[in-house]
Amino acid sequence: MIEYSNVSFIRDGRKIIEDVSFKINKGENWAILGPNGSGKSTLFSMLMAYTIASKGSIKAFGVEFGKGNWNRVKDKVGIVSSTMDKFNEVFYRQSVFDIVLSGIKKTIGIYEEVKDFEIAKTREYIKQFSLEDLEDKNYRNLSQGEKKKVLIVRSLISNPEILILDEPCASLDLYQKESLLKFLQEIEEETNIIYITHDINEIMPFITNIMLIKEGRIFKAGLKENILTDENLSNLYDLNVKLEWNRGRAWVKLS
Ligand SMILES: Nc1ncnc2c1ncn2[C@@H]1O[C@H](COP(=O)(O)OP(=O)(O)OP(=O)(O)O)[C@@H](O)[C@H]1O
Repeated sequence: MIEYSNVSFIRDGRKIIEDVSFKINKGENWAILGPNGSGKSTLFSMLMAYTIASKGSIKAFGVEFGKGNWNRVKDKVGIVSSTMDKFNEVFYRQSVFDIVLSGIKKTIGIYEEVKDFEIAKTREYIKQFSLEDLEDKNYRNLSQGEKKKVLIVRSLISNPEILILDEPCASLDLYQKESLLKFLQEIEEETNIIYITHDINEIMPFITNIMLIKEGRIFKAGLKENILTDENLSNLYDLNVKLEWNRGRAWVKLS
């Protein structure tokens, strides 16, 4: 589905991403871990063409960046990240229903005539993902967790083949975080997920693969059971860590 080959991103002489190669196949859900500033968001923002690689090639859904119509790729990728916060001013004026509906149009806000089938599809998604109690509410009045859910459903309505979630649980309290994680476990069959996080305990059972990024390079990548080990995480963070597994999730202890 997605293949990066020897991708680098260099700014002001600094190698932010260096010679990164990997493949993401259909049916895989990836969690991306790495210290602050290691390049996680930059690496995946290339799929939306928010960042353009300085070297190497990126292929997705049969299109090579720079050689084919990348809009076809963007149509297949959904993203929910704090970069969307810049649209808050527009979202704040809208109801949850309209925000989900705008996901069909792939616009921030609704500027075109809305068709009956689009209203029906929005109703279906609101119902399927249990947002009925929120649908008439103004976005500005939602909790942080509810806002994230609404933006995720807004992305899902365009049937993305890949959904990038960049630290979706940041700043959520324990209840909201667990509620969002349960929600993600429920939606994971709808799409393939790329989940960028700092919290190892957010790596839910549906995550199949892990990529560890350090200083702009892939430190380790592969199946979750092979990568999420005490040794790899200790080396990634330069700390002695020990993982404890509970209900299919790993919890970190310092040792
Ligand atoms: N367009 C750009 N121009 C210059 N520097 C950039 C650009 N994009 C990213 N960077 C820098 O690249 C580094 C990696 O940033 P990035 O946001 O990808 O890291 P991250 O691993 O997602 O970090 P965090 O976990 O803290 O969110 C940072 O030092 C950032 O300032």
